[in-house]
Amino acid sequence: DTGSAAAIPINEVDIAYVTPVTVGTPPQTLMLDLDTGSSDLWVFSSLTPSSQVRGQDIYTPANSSTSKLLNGHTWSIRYGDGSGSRGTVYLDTLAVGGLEVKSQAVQTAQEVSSSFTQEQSLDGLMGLGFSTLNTVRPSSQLTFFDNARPSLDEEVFTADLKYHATGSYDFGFVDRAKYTGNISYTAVTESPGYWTHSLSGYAVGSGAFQTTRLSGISDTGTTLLYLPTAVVTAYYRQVQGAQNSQYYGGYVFPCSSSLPTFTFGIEEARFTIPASYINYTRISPTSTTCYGGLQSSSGLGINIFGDVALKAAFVVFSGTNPPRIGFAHK
Ligand SMILES: O=C(NC1CCCCC1)N[C@H]1[C@H](O)[C@@H](N2CCCCC2)[C@@H]2OC[C@H]1O2
Repeated sequence: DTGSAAAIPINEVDIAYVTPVTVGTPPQTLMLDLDTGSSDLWVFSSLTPSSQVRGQDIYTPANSSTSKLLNGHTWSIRYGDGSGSRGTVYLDTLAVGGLEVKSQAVQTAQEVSSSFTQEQSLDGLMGLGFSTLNTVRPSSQLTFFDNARPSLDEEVFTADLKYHATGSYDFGFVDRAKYTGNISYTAVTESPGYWTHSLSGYAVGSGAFQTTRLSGISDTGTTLLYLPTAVVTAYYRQVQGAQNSQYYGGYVFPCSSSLPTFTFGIEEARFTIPASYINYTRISPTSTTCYGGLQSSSGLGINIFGDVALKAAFVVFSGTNPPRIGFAHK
């Protein structure tokens, strides 16, 4: 079996992408952020206090003839940006792009942090990390991908995220029409539940490629690209007026500055991120100061290959044994 669904940017700077997901019987459609950096599937629900719901669609288990309370189970998650949510759990039928799982753990939010309340076009998250990261207790639950695995034609899902445009997520097959050339695969370690792999190096603009192993996680749920300070300072050295602002919490520069491209390596392959992806956003609607799509990972303890990098490629998340990740041009 296979599935294919849209990945729709939720605002004009691609802060996140949402995908239509149906839950329950009759189907209730929610727009979820498919997040390879976490492994909980949680939704705004009829159990979420109305003061914390602002325009989101909600899942109402009472209106689903196939919903079952997972008695005595709770969950609580905190993300790297400080946002979080917690609640209870139901099992229900869930489908993405025609691919159905009969008994998916759907984590119903009883509390969400303000950054979720403020994102009215995001109705929850579908974690696509390894199920070891799932926070449901006393027994942890499987991701949609892990539940769907037995019925998939191929044990893969792919991400084709796009700059200021709608892309797609496919499950169970690698669509030859979505990429050119060959897919460059590299090893993944499941530690501690992320899609962790290495880059083979990087280049700033037309500069020489620096061969150096950079370990990190490919995370569709993170907006920007976070790399070591040495790499990031080398990049912004090429940007007129760039500075690492304590006030804005990262590298900013005059919006009129011309930015170099950024190239990363996957084994022998090279992927170039256009300068436009790294000229991420104005720090406020009328400002002439812009915030960079490439930032330092020094405070994080891990490098994060977020959407700014992933949207420069067609990415294959392969759940084979051992797992691997593949990047292709598009
Ligand atoms: O916290 C991270 N990443 C960290 C960013 C800072 C550096 C460390 C990693 N990702 C989250 C993201 O921010 C959330 N957000 C919701 C509102 C729309 C934008 C997305 C969404 O919920 C969980 C996940 O996706």
